[in-house]
Amino acid sequence: MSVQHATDPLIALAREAREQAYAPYSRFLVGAALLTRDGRHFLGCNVENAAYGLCNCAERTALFAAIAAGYKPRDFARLAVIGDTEGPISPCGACRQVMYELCDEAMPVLLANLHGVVRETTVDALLPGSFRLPVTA
Ligand SMILES: O=c1ccn([C@H]2C[C@H](O)[C@@H](CO)O2)c(=O)[nH]1
Ligand SMILES: [Zn+2]
Repeated sequence: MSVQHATDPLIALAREAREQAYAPYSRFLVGAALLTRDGRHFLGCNVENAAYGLCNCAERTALFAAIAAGYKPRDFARLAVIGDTEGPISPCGACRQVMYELCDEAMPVLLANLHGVVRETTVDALLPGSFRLPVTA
């Protein structure tokens, strides 16, 4: 864990995205910012639902927005996620699996909180030994 990336512009974008979170049930607001290899940004926030199982995390919102815009798996350079946690935020298992599907396993992931704590990790480290079918898309 380190604080060296606390000023990373991607974290600032994730913090802005967090302000759009729709989280009336948990009141836990999360933001994510995804940088594509060709330099574009996609933002995501969590979007909750009265049917709790339909809640979508910020990480998946950002990744799905990029895919919907035409980006393909492994077109992404890095992802930042931020929430109001004591330590760095920790993505849920669903998001770890989706990151593994859509991102290069060595892609850096910055996990931040609102107080300047940042942990830099990778997709593979977040879900070691994970499952992926041999798709070429
Ligand atoms: O990394 C995380 C962790 C949680 N959440 C959301 C899901 C739910 O809306 C709320 C509480 O879990 O926070 C995210 O978006 N990303
Ligand atoms: Zn999640």
